[in-house]
Amino acid sequence: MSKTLVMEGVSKTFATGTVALTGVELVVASGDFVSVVGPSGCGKSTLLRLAAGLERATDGRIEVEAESTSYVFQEPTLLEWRSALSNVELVGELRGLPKAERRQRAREAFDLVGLTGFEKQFPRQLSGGMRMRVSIARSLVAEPQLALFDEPFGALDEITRLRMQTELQRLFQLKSFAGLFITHSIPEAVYLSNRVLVMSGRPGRIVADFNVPWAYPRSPELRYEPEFTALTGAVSAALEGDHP
Ligand SMILES: Nc1ncnc2c1ncn2[C@@H]1O[C@H](COP(=O)(O)OP(=O)(O)OP(=O)(O)O)[C@@H](O)[C@H]1O
Repeated sequence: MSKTLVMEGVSKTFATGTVALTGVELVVASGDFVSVVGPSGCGKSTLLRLAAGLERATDGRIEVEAESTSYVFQEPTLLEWRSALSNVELVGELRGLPKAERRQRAREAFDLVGLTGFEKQFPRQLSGGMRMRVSIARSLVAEPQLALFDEPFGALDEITRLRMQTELQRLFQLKSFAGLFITHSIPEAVYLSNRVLVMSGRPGRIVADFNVPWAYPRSPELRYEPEFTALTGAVSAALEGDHP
């Protein structure tokens, strides 16, 4: 299977002297959906920003083999003065696609995330979950081979969050992008991913790598199965084991 992202011995020290990451080894293959969990401040966002090229590593090698990459932030980061559909269309606009083509692509992505009928609404008229759907639609328009997610569901209420998880793994299956997903929620990581990586406290490095065996699509009820709970327990123990 081809790789979309490789990190070898990656370290990051900020100008302030903060050592955020040290010796990070990571491979995301195509077909992988990899989640990263770790204590607050361990360097998860830094890891993602390095993968996106938004920061430079101090040491080590980062190879992005994916031809296209998308980034979903914790906040939906929508333009308030543009309608929901026109926010999604922005990507095509920036790439200089002809109007008809960018509108069609935006509409497809928009429909895919279940927003049909809300094209003309402005971001402030949408719920938190819907705003995040717009943000995800905007990332899918680029047809990414590698999709980076920085805790996109962290600010949502629990019910919306569970729904968005089910939606995202449906999209992952449908669009077959590789995913690197940061989260604080162990059940969310296990439910979405085929691999869950556990990071140590700062300076962050990867201390455990769990395979998640269930095929996609996964039913929401999977979360209540004893095998699921056993796996979330094992991830939790690895996380706590590193932080007595
Ligand atoms: N631009 C920066 N300059 C200096 N220090 C930074 C910078 N960005 C992050 N840091 C520091 O690096 C460490 C890792 O930050 P990062 O945001 O990657 O952690 P995180 O695991 O994503 O945290 P959280 O789970 O709380 O979101 C923190 O101590 C943070 O203060």
